[in-house]
This record gives sequence, structure tokens and C-alpha cells, in this order.
Amino acid sequence: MTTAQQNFTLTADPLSLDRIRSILTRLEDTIIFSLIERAQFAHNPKIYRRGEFEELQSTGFKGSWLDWFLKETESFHAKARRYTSPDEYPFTDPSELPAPLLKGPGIPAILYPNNINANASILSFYTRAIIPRITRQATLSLAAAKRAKGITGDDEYEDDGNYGSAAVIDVEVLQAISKRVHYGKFVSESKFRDDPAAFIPHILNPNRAALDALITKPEVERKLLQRLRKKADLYALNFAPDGEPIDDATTRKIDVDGVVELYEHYIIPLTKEVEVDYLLMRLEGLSKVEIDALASSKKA
Ligand SMILES: C=C(O[C@@H]1C=C(C(=O)O)C=C[C@H]1O)C(=O)O
Repeated sequence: MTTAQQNFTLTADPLSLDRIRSILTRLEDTIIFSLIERAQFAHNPKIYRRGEFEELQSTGFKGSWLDWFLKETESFHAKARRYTSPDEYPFTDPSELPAPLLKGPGIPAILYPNNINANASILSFYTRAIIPRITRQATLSLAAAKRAKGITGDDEYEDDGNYGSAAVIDVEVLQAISKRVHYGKFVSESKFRDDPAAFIPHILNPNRAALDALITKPEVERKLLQRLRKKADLYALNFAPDGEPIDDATTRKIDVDGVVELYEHYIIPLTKEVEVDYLLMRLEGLSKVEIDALASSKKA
């Protein structure tokens, strides 16, 4: 049995809501620290646009610099069987990824079979809304330094040439956000099994609003945003050699409001969309007898 299989099968209960929420809490740290790393570089908008690198286009690749980093990284990880795990989803079209090198049984099918992949939405909000916000400080510093040297031009002020470093970190951030959002499937499977009868009527007669209301836990979200701000405030601090925090807003390592807004306006809403999408397909292929049996069972 591979480690990955053990991780899922030896865990007390892979669908325990407390366990899932503890993983979501740990991913907050991964996402904040990855954003701190990305914030060290300027926006570098050209790495998100197609056709900006002639050397790349000459290989026949039609995507952006970041699309290329995603495809090359995910191609290697696909050979290591990363995307047979129910908590891993590629940004690259799966049909363009190689088959796993490792043979043998994959991870047990904890989730109901589904093709839900929200990565296109994640990539869009990350490159259009999050990156410009998170890299604003580094971009302003770069612009001031370039103006001082008499360098002019729009993109020039947002381009520090660190295309590889920025894209490597972008891939890390995107993978962490993707894992976090797609854990919504585990949350939904857990909530569905806990009370199938509550969900089944709104799946048989599709009702997104009713399903969204059933999975939404306002108090959990409120506490999450409170905790997130505390973490980002602390992690953003620089410390003097004597260990004292440097109380200077201009040296903060991350835009704290930007991190909170990332979760409030993008990550949480998209996680809930994945939860509802998963529930809407949860009865596919089941007979009326099987559905009735589920509806009459309290804990599936
Ligand atoms: C993830 C859950 O489902 C919903 C989504 C949440 C989120 O994305 O942080 C938090 C609470 C719920 O509204 C949960 O119940 O823990």
C-alpha cells in the first residue's frame, strides 16, 4: 500500500468534518506563506498573457508562460500518480497529461465519481484580481527605483524580469488554492452522509439555493476570516535581530486585507460552489430503490 493510500485508509475517518476542517485550517498557512513569497516579486503581467515569449511560441506551445509552467510541472507530477488522489486536480487539460508511471491500486474511492474541476475559475481570479493586489508593494518599489534611473514605459514599471521565480511560486499558490477549494467535495460527502434525507429532495429537483443554504455555516466562515486576519497580521510582520516586531506598515510582507478578501470574495464562495456542484451529481446512476434506502438512512 502506498503512503498516499495509507494517508487515506489509516486516517481514523477521512470524512470526519473536524478532520477536513483541520486540513482547511492548515492550508491557510500554506496559502499565506506562498503569497508572501510571491509578493517579493513585481506583477510581471507578461507571464500571464499568451504570445509574450517568442521562444515559447517557437516550440509550438500556445499558452502563457504560467500555462507552460503548469503543464510542465503537472506532467511530471502526473507520472508520479498525483492526480489519481481525490484531493489533487490539475490546471492542465487531463488529456494532455501522461499516464502514471506507478502501477497498482490507486487511492480508495472516498468520493462519489465526478469530473468537477474549478481550476479555470481559480486561475482566472488569481491572475486578474489577486496577483495585481498582492504584488502592488513590490511593483511600486520597482517603479520608484526605475523612475530614479530615468527608465520609463508602462509594463517596464511592473516587470522585474523574475519570470521563472514568479511562475514557480504562482504554481505553488495555485496548487494550494486548488486543493483547498476542491476539499469542498469531502465536506459535501461528509454532510451528505450525515443526513442524506435533507439533501435528496433538492438533488432530485435541482435547487442550488436550497443546497447552498444547507451547506453554509456562517459561524464557521466568520471564525475562519477572524483567524485568517490574525495569522496574516502576524506572518506579515518583520522582526528586528533582537526579536522585536518592526511596527512599520510599509515593511509588511503581505497585504493583509488582500489575503482576507481573497478568502471572503473568492476561495470560500468557490468552495461552496464546488460543494453544491458535487451534491447535484451525488445521486447519478443510483436506482430509485438505492435513493429511497439512502433517504431513509440517517448516516449513510
Ligand atoms: C467548508 C465548509 O462549508 C462551507 C464553506 C466554508 C469555507 O469555504 O470556508 C466554511 C463553512 C461553510 O459555509 C464547512 O462547513 O466547513
